Amino acid sequence: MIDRSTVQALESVSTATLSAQLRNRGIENAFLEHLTVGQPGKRMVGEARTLRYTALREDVFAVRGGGMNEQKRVVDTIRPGEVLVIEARGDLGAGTIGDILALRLMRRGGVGVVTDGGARDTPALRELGLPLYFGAPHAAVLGRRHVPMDSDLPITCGGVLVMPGDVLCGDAEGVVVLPAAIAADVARAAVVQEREERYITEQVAKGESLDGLYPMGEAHRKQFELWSEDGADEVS
Ligand SMILES: O=C([O-])CC(=O)C(=O)O
Ligand SMILES: [Mg+2]
Repeated sequence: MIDRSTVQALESVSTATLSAQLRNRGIENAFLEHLTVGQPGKRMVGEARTLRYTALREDVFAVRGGGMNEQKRVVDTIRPGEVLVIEARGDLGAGTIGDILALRLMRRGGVGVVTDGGARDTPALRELGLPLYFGAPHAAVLGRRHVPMDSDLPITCGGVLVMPGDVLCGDAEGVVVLPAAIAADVARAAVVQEREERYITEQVAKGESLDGLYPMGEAHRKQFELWSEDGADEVS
């Protein structure tokens, strides 16, 4: 479980900052690609609960597709603080979740849905207010393209490896995946980076040159430290 202060810190920083912090630690492939942001006004921080859809094969779908299938089993057992992440191979030719399952997930304390496939019922889904990241709207049910195959395994979503329990962070730009083991450290460093960037932005707004400012040279570093001590960076 991620602690409350880490969640709060992660909610306060952007995915761009987190992406830079991961790059500092050698992780380049952490931002999920080609996703639409369903709730640009919402932040998302939660633990990955993974679900994998394979390509459709009618004989397998006949066995695994209907009734209380893997999709519904996972949604029905979501735990508080979890984000449902669906691998749909980037196939946009069918929905992979709709508003009723998303509502069930919310009632169980789930904090978001991420899928690199289609989403259906998107007008109603958006009304729920649940953080949602998806490939594209598609009205058809999943059985048009997928078999809901298995869950709680490493998956690929948006071209990124997502391990069960990874920390998923979403903002109006998209979603970044953090390994749980470094989430607290990344969160702390991201808060520091954003304080520096607030100082830099303030200087740029005043007309300062980028030279020696971004990245910060020694002179600006000293000025930044005074600025920090003054509490000029306090976020209201
Ligand atoms: O078909 C689905 O994936 C589920 C659906 O419509 C809903 O949850 O409302
Ligand atoms: Mg529906």
